[in-house]
Amino acid sequence: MTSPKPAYKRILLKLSGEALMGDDAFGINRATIVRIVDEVTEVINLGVEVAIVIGGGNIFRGVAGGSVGMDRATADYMGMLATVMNSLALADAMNKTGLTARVMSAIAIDQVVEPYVRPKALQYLEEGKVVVFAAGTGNPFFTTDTAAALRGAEIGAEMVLKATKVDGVYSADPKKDPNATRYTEISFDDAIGQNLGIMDATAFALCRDQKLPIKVFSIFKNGALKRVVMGEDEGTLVHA
Ligand SMILES: Nc1ncnc2c1ncn2[C@@H]1O[C@H](COP(=O)(O)OP(=O)(O)OP(=O)(O)O)[C@@H](O)[C@H]1O
Ligand SMILES: O=c1ccn([C@@H]2O[C@H](COP(=O)(O)O)[C@@H](O)[C@H]2O)c(=O)[nH]1
Repeated sequence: MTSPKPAYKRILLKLSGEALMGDDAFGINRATIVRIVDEVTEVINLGVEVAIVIGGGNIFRGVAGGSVGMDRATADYMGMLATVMNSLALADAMNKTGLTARVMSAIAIDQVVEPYVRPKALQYLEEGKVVVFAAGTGNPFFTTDTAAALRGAEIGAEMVLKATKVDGVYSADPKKDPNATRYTEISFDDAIGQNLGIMDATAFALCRDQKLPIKVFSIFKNGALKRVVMGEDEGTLVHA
């Protein structure tokens, strides 16, 4: 009997920066990052090519800096640098478990990480390496969700997998509204029209225009990443 095959050959995994905190108040929780790496290893072992964008909310968020009087663009560059730190930590944890990970930055910091060069990223993926895209889009006023949509489209990923703190897209923020109900699927237009805060509208619009579906699921649920990759019922599908 042949074993079931993954539903996707190449994915873009967006990891919530805040989820990296685990139960800590900020920063990177070691046990959490090790668990995430184990889950990624499972799907790599299925032959899936994995690129990752990681957020920076556990370290710095530009809007927060802007709201306390910092110049917004400067605060956003700090946020992008926070994602570089998370990317380095993630790649380090991956390399320690036997995976080969490469970090590529949208902002030039050549002594620290190599710059993002699309053909090189494609080459790494074809070689079975995990590519971690750091520094978001490289531009202020954007988010790492938009970076995930952008890089996902650029590398020809078949789906953006948003691994976050909630188990899908709800009718309202489930952390604020106990009556919010979860969708099993929703169209990009409805998600944008209802102003659902799970992702920003720029990310939704880019994925819609590029016909790149998104799956939103919980990073805290054991085995959820593999179930999504196997095409099983998990989280919420956002589609055209
Ligand atoms: N309609 C909604 N459905 C589900 N979650 C929602 C909704 N509206 C707001 N949220 C909130 O969106 C949050 C998304 O969290 P997530 O940490 O992935 O965001 P992020 O800004 O991409 O994170 P980070 O900056 O840490 O990477 C959830 O924690 C959830 O509480
Ligand atoms: O393309 C981008 C990506 C991110 N930023 C800034 O970084 C922080 C952290 O990213 P999250 O997506 O919120 O995790 C974000 O708040 C922005 O300040 C950016 O400017 N451009």
